[in-house]
This record gives sequence, structure tokens and C-alpha cells, in this order.
Amino acid sequence: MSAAASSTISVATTNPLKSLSLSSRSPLPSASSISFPSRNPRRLVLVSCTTGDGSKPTILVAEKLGDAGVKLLEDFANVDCSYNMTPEELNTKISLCDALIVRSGTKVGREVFESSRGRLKVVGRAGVGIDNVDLRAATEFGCLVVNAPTANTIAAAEHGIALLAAMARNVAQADASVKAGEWKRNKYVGVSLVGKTLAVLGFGKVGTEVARRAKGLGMRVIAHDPYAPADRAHAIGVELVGFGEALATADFISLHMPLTPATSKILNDETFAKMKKGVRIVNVARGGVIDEDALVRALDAGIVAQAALDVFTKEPPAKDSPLVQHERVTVTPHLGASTMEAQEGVAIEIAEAVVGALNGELAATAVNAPMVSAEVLTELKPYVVLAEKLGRLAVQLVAGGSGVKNVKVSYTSARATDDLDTRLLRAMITKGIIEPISDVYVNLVNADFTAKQRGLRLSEERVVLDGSPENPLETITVKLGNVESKFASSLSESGEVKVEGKVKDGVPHLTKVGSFEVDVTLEGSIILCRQVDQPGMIGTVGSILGESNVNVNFMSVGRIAPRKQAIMAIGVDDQPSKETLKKIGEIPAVEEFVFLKL
Ligand SMILES: NC(=O)C1=CN([C@@H]2O[C@H](COP(=O)(O)OP(=O)(O)OC[C@H]3O[C@@H](n4cnc5c(N)ncnc54)[C@H](O)[C@@H]3O)[C@@H](O)[C@H]2O)C=CC1
Ligand SMILES: O=C(O)C(=O)COP(=O)(O)O
Repeated sequence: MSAAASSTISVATTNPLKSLSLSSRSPLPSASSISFPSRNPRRLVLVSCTTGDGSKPTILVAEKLGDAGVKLLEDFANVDCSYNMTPEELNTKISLCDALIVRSGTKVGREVFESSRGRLKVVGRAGVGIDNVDLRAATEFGCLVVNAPTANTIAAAEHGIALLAAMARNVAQADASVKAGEWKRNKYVGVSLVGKTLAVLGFGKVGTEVARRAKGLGMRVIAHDPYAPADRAHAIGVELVGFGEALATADFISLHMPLTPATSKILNDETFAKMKKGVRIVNVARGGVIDEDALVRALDAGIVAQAALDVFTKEPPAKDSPLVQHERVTVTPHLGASTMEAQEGVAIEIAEAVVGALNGELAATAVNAPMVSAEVLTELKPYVVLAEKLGRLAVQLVAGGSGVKNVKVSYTSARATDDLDTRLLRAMITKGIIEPISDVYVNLVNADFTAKQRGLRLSEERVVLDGSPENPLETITVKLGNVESKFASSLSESGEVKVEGKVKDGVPHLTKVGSFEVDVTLEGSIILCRQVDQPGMIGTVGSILGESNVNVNFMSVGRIAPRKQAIMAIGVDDQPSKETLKKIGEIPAVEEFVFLKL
């Protein structure tokens, strides 16, 4: 996914003044208010799901989930376990739910997010494969998707091995035959596994465990996975090979890659033609990685001697499917993850992830949001608040804020460029800019997508400062280009609306507006006035606010030179009335002023 906000980052060092271009950042696959309650530094309102009235959230569990997981959910939320819903029933219920938990049998398409009308904040996939969830739609709707990637690994691997052995020894066919009253010992002579070559396609969690077990059975194991590190393979005596070599040398092929556009029908007429005659195939990954019609042809042509399949393109497959009915094919109804142990583990893993996400914690198993470690989060906490507030301030300084298209963000820091993860900051600046001028809800999940959709181009620049990097950041500057300002003094020399801030003692401060230096904490609201610097101004404005019972929390004056123009920044706890603001505007020395909400 390309992200509008993830353009080239140029890094300028202050010394020498040289710019260096970094490759584009890892895209933010795509949250309301952001809060950091001090008790838990990981708590960041990623998806804000606390119900406005303080009532419990509602979690819809659409497929059978282990009891321990349901119990965990019930301790936190209202839980509706409605199994076997039709798509229409799901679409009707979803607008009343904050989270949805599914397994592989529920399609969570765009219409589910549309029907939720913004309430659905988390989709939990109680398992690994998320090919049944429309991730793009989830991201567009700012809905976090989490999965349970580890608890069913062993179960799936064991099922792969069970199918491998059962296929090689015709267990299912022989069982059916005996039950039908036959006794055909010669018909069901099998093949041995020992000494045979097994090609594992997809050397991830399940593939690795299958490989380990197959080695124990005396097989030679090779694997193909373009993303797997060779040392992990070597460590268990597996050789990583190219796709072509895997196909050409394997006696058995076991599939363990996810279903993606790149892996869809990866086994097809062409690839079957490259296999050894008599190859045997096991699939506990996803039906869609095999062209099922081509597999039937390959079976009939004798290229494929046998297949053992747990998964199908359409589940359940048609009763009269020639593949399912094929004599040399062994089938199970998507049972890979179905052990008591795995289902209990998956239920707990997904329940914890969903409850955590609803609580505002960063999910370690987020599928469509950046994962930021707890340490980084703790350190960036005040800067994240600063980032959003600078965005909010900048956009309110624009006359007709909706015309904002170009945002330049500059971070100064003494840290090395690769030692600062700006994805969170960028998302929060985007949020700060977009939310005051629209009714769009922006969070960490959909920030880049929303920016792109609105034609908002956000470029980031890192300025490396000399000195020791005590803080992750010194300043953040937000500049909005090609806009008219409603407060002319906020324009930089190059004509952009410019605000700059820093964190002092853990508190975000506004430190620059246009070319004027100010110093005001970013709390409550701010009044900015440009005036002719002269004695008595602070007192005059202060008394107008005091008379109107508006509490001033901070005041600072930044000036070009004594008795020339100055900018007074006044932090106020309460919103002044129109009359109060009018009185400030009528002070003769005040040339312009603006009221900004944080
Ligand atoms: N039948 C069942 O009940 C179960 C099925 N599964 C399925 O098994 C598959 C693997 O699961 P895990 O191992 O947990 O996932 P994983 O993410 O740990 O491993 C997948 C591996 O596939 C590799 N891969 C991606 N594209 C590839 C390509 N074009 N060629 C070769 N390798 C490629 C990845 O690099 C990764 O190493 C998933 O599709 C999952 O949905 C998982 C658990 C139970
Ligand atoms: O985890 C996976 O990817 C699986 O395929 C398991 O699916 P299930 O949760 O048993 O419907």
C-alpha cells in the first residue's frame, strides 16, 4: 500500500548543511482522542472504543470460540455468541458491536464495515489466516484487525503430518473400504516416507514445525520461502531452495504459505507440469493456493499420485466436487487448528488481543497497524500529544482549512535518523489536521489512508542536531503550504503557515508561530494576538479575560525587536465568549488575533 504520508524523507545535518535522501519509509498499513493514562504506558487510544456513556463494549463472537476465551471476554464486555449467522444477520447485528471475533468460516467483507456505521473498532481473527477479512476496507474504516498467530501452529503442523502419513498409507480409503465390508490388502499398499524428499512451500511457523517432524520421520526436507532466513532452515537441517527446484525434486509437497494475490493458484497446470511424476501433495494452508481443476487434471494424468487436503477454495466444497470425490484424494473439513489444546490457546490469545485493543493498548498481533514497542511508546508519549496539537493549531490558522494539501513536517533530533520511528507522530499530525475540518475519525490504522484519500501530502524531514541525544526529539515543526492564513503572522518567510513546538519537562509547548518565538503550554485553548509591542498590553488583555472569568494558564510574548511588532500567546482554560474576543480585537494596539482550540 502506498501511503501519501510516507514520501521521501530528506535528512539535513546542521553541520555540514547537506541534505541526504532516505528511501521511503515502511508504509503505515494503514484512532479519536489519544490518551496516555499514566498507569500503563502501552495504553494509547489506538481505536478508542470506550463507550461514551461508560457502559461496557459489546463483542460479537460469530464462530465457536474456546470457553476460556469467552470467559475472558465476558469479564470485560457484553458478549454475544451468535454462531451460524447468515451474512444478512451479521450485517444487521454489527452496528451494535464494538468488536467482532471470527474464525475462517465468516467472511468479513466491506459490507460488514459499512453496516457497522463506524461502531466496529476491532476485528479479531481467532487463528492465523486473515484472507477472509477485507483488510483494505478495515483500514479505510479505521478498524483494527488482530489475529492469533501462534496458538494453533503445532495443531496445524500435526495435522499436516497426519495427512502426509494417512495419504501415503491410504488410511482413509482403507478405512472406508473395511467399513463397507471389504478386505482389500493388495489394493491399499502404500509408499514409505523414509528417505523421500519433502518440499515445504512456505517456511513460516507451521512449515518449520512440519519440517522438524518430517526430519524425525527420516525424510529429506527442502523448503522454498522467498522471505525465510537460510540460517533458520540450516539450524534444523533444511535446505532452502528456489521454487523450480522444490517442484522438480520433491516426492512430497506440503503447502504452508498464506493465501495472497501472489500465492493464489500457485500450483496450476504449468507448475504441476514441472513436478516429478507421482508427486504427492498435502495442503493445510488455504484451498486457493491450488488451482483445484488443474489438480484434478494432474491427478488424472498421473503427475500427482495422491493429494491430502484440509482446505478448499470454497468451504464447504460442493458435494459432487470431482476433487473431493477423487479416489486418490484424502480430505478433512478444515481441521488443522481443531485440537482441544489449540482452540483453548487461540481463544485466549484472541480474547486478550481484542480486550487489549478495546482498552486502547497497542496490539502485538495487529495486522493493519504499525506495531510500536512499549519502550518506544513510553518515550514518544509527550511528542505524540505535541504532534497532534501542532496539527490542530496549524489547520486552524488556515483561512478555510479544508484547502490544506501540502504538509511539511520537520523533526529536529540529535538521534541518528534510523533511531526515531515517526509513524506514530505522522499519524497524529494527520489526525490533528484532518479532524478539526471534517467529521472523519482518524486513528493509527487509517491515518495514511485518510490523508491519501483527501489528497493531503505529508512529507517528513529529519534534521540531525549535534550534541548528545538525551531526548528522542528536540522540536517538531508543521508547515502548511499553498494556503491563505487567517493570522498573517503565522506565515513563514516562504509563505507557509508554520508552527513549531517542543516538549519541556514532559509537557508539550508551542515555541514558534511563523517567525515569532513564543512559549505557551499546549493545553486548553490559545489566543494569538499580533500587536505593537508597548507597555501595558499584557495587563489590558489579562484584565479583559479576568473580567469574563476566563482563566489564563500561560502567557508569552515574542517580538521582533523592542517597540516593534510582537506576538502574544495566551493559554486559556475556558473558551472566551464572542464579546470577550471582540473586546480584545478592539484594543487599538492589536493588529490581528485568532482563537485556537486544542
Ligand atoms: N488448516 C488450518 O486449520 C490452518 C491453516 N493455517 C494456514 O497455514 C498457513 C501458514 O500459517 P503460519 O505458518 O502460521 O504462517 P506464517 O506467516 O508463520 O508462515 C507463512 C510463510 O509463508 C511464506 N510465504 C509467503 N509467500 C510465499 C511464497 N510465495 N512462496 C513461499 N512462501 C511464501 C512467508 O514468508 C512465511 O514464512 C496460513 O495460510 C494459515 O492460514 C494455519 C493454521 C491452521
Ligand atoms: O488459523 C488458520 O489460519 C486456520 O485456518 C484455522 O481456521 P479455523 O479457526 O479453524 O477456522
